[in-house]
Amino acid sequence: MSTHINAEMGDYAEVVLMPGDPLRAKFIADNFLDDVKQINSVRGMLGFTGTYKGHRVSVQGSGMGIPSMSIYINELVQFFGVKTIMRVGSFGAMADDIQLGDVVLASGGSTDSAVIQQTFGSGIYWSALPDFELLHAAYETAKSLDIPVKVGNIFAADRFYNDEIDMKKLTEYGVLGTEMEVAGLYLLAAKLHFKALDILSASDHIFRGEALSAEKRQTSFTDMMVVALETAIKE
Ligand SMILES: O=P(O)(O)O[C@H]1O[C@H](CO)[C@@H](O)[C@H]1O
Ligand SMILES: O=c1cc[nH]c(=O)[nH]1
Repeated sequence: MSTHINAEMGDYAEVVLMPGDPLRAKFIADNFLDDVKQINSVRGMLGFTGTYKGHRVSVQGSGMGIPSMSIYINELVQFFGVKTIMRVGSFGAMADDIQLGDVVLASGGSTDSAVIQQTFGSGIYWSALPDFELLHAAYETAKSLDIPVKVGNIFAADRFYNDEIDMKKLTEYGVLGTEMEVAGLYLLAAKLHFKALDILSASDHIFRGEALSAEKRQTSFTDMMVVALETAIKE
């Protein structure tokens, strides 16, 4: 039991898939896991544990943005013994060659969030990176399943709605797209010593103005879910 999670030690598997949307967590549990138990409901931030192909796996919603996600990650790692977290999120594509639904593995996280400066002080531009073995395993897993993935830098924006950030320039510098958590996830992984990877599906294209519905964001990203689950059972 912790402030935001009403579970007991042992309720979570060592590997957790973490979507921002708690209803995406429910979708994964309902459609991919066997012997499912709901283990968190505080604030509607649903968490589940079940088995995938005989291996214990948990799914826990994080809410949106680094501040909300950080609460769940701190509690999962410090109070429930979680060792690996794979975020399974949506993102706004920026690169031209990304189509809606495409899967991306974030090999780096850029951000306008203050968390990096708050941690290291001004003048230090710490690089937010995933666990390499997890990234490699997810990449090889996707390849073996014939699921195309792109790998690259993702920008975690503190604000979903902003018109100050030069997204064109970030794209010119190789950033593939934007969401709201990746740099915080990798920072916490380094601080708390767990393995992390951000796996994403394109829910919209910010320059082409294309967008999926809220319902599709909960239920249509099955390629990403399969890559994460198949990677999870190799942990
Ligand atoms: O779909 P999720 O995983 O929530 O991820 C993206 O969607 C939310 C914004 O709509 C932010 O959390 C962003 O990172
Ligand atoms: O954070 C997000 C998620 C999807 N699309 C965006 O533009 N931003």
